[in-house]
Amino acid sequence: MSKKRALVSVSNKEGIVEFVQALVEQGFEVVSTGGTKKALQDADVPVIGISEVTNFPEILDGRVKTLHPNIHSGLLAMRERAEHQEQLSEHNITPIDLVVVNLYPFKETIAKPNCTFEDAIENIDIGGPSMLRAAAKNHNHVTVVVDPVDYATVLTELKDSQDVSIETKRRLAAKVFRHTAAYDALIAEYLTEAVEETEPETFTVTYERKQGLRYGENPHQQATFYKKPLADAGSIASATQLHGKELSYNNIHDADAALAIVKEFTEPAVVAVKHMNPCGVGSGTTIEEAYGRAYEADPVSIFGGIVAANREIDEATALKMKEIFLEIIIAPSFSQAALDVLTTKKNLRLLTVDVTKQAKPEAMLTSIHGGLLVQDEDQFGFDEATISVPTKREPTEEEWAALKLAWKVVKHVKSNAIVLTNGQMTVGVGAGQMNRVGAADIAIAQANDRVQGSVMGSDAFFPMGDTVELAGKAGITAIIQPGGSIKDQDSIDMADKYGIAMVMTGVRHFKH
Ligand SMILES: NC(=O)c1ncn([C@@H]2O[C@H](COP(=O)(O)O)[C@@H](O)[C@H]2O)c1NC=O
Repeated sequence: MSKKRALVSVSNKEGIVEFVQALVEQGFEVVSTGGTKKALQDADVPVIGISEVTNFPEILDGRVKTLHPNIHSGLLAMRERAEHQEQLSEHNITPIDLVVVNLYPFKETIAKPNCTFEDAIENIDIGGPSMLRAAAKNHNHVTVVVDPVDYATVLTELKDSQDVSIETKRRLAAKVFRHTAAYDALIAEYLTEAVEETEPETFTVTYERKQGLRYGENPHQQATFYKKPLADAGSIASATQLHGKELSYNNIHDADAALAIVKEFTEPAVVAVKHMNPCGVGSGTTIEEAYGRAYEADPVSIFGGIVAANREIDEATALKMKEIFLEIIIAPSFSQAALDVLTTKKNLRLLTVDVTKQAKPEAMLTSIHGGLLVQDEDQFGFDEATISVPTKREPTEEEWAALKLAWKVVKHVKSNAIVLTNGQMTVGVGAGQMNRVGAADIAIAQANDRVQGSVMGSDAFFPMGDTVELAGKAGITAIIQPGGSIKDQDSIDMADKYGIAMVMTGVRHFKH
């Protein structure tokens, strides 16, 4: 009986020598390309050079090595078809039974900070995906291994039954098509960005499994956490967990929301999030002061909350944080003393994320039944050029500071959103209401006796003067809102009636 043939061509050479050595022991003859062949020969593994099979040299700096009918016919021939067998014999081609290929490191190449366009292009593998796809198509006859993780399974099956089962072959083939699709998706994404195509006719993105989750938003929902292949260092997908229970689906979602808000601040700031909305935001000269304010903003809702800080957590802050039940604390770092304090809480999750990292704007995706909505991230901040003050009174300096804080926070609150602040913290948050007056009612009620002298931020314009009237009656002294309603004048008149200074930003911050 003729020997089984394996074709081995790998960029990632980890474990390859041991695997191929074992294949040889299982009776395989091995064909290989330049670098792989050398690695095998250096380890005294017998190997046939690809050129001996193609009768053609590896040329064009390796751009053409395995792209040859002698290889692809060996991969694609259907063993049960007599004509295929005859054609192989006629052209003196040996069938290939096992393919071990992994691809040029495109992702690792573009991840390098100084990667040039030429580097990226040169790392697009052509011959590898062609072999993988051919072998995967013909998986009834060919075993195809793209991931070194699968070497062990293949070897075990070969040792146990001299063959790889059809179930394994099919599972490996499916993995190949996922792999090549993801590989091409990343190349497509890279080139689409390079040519600045903003509305491609197909939207191909790829994600890698980061971790399985115990369940989704509710225990009866299955869920998995996927990350972008090159996730931003400042994102929750790149967080390092130092301590605590495994993150849940809701934890990750809320942590993402908390991070987005805290990144709005340059001064020390702390954000507490519950169910995707900030319940308390505080800033200060120290992180301890900022946390104190975020806590005071709403001492009830912060219970069981997700807290993000933009400075190292020190011991003093940790001692305060320890007093209540928090799900997660996210910070750029924790001092050793803070860790000693917080790690006494077994379940408390402690995460480090580089919150100072300026994230690249990302496309934001919302899946809907039967489709996907794609939009730019709402990265708009506060632009002096677009603002106006249409009321008789201009905000005072303190009011400006408070208004800017309200504007930063309200952008991240579910619409309709109203946020009340003083200069250093939120005092009332009205989130996700179906009408704006309802959101204002909630924020005012929550602010209680702190409403007097506070300022209001609204994510979208006031369709009429009623919310401003509510604000005036409650003692709110200044408002920031986009403006743009046909009834803006009603709101302006109402603000003037109550001596409220009103800023119009010209920019809306709906969030659904
Ligand atoms: N062009 C070809 O014919 C070709 N055939 C195989 N490769 C790739 O070459 C790499 C292995 O190269 P080497 O054995 O020379 O180190 C593998 O990642 C494989 O996917 C090729 N390279 C790129 O397309």
